[in-house]
Amino acid sequence: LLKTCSLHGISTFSFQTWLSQARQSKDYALPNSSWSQGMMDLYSRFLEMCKDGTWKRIPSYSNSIDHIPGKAFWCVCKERKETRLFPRNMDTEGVGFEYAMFLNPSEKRMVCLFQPGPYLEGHPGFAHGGSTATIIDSTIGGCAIFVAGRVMTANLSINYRNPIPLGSVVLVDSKVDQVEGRKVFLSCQVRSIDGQTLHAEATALFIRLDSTKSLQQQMSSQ
Ligand SMILES: CCCCCCCC/C=C\CCCCCCCC(=O)SCCNC(=O)CCNC(=O)[C@H](O)C(C)(C)COP(=O)(O)OP(=O)(O)OC[C@H]1O[C@@H](n2cnc3c(N)ncnc32)[C@H](O)[C@@H]1OP(=O)(O)O
Repeated sequence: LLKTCSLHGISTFSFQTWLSQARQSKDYALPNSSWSQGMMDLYSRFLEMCKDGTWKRIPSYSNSIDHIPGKAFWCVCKERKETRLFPRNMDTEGVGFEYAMFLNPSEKRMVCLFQPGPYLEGHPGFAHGGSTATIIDSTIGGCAIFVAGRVMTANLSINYRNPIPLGSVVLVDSKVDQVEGRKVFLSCQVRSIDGQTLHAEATALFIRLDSTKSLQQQMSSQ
């Protein structure tokens, strides 16, 4: 199982190895009792589409390091710190960000099923725009990481079209539009489950930080 390769002096693990390592941490992208019927139905729909390999469910951990393949080699700090990935910062289920991501590698597309909880309030009854930006950045970021490896957000531009009611379920749908050298251009739409309401749309530029292999390259070399 442990298949390593060396690229530019940096060891990277295979996708399978990363998955098995990551399995040791709690996966938050699994259904819990706070998920509404709408969230459960959408989750089941995507899980079904995972069966033929078109889509892949992306596990989610409270520590960002756990998302990185070969984390022991990538981590600049030797000790594991008591930090949390921002959207996984609350202990109580359902009050903050409830979400699950699915990746379509061939379409370079990442979708996120998002149910904003009551502690994400902005205007009464609606999700704060910053929480919408966070889930967009995380979804687009996950997509960019898959395609390009280590990246950082350089630009994120969001048009808010319709407020998102707290407790509702929306689909955050992102894709890579173009890669030019270190620059990864992506776009994203946030829609209601029935697709009728466009809540937000965004474009983003991510910059690749180094030349290590992307997860997509690792998966295709299996
Ligand atoms: C199957 C598995 C899938 C895996 C999925 C994993 C699980 C997914 C789950 C969960 C994922 C969670 C994901 C979280 C994501 C969160 C991301 C964030 O929030 S990041 C924090 C906010 N961002 C910052 O703090 C950056 C601050 N800025 C910087 O550090 C630098 O500016 C940086 C690195 C972005 C670029 O700096 P330089 O020095 O490396 O590069 P220079 O030379 O400045 O730029 C390179 C090129 O890009 C252009 N550029 C840079 N910034 C630009 C900008 N804002 N607009 C336009 N162009 C820009 C430049 O003009 C240059 O272009 P020319 O090569 O000359 O053509």
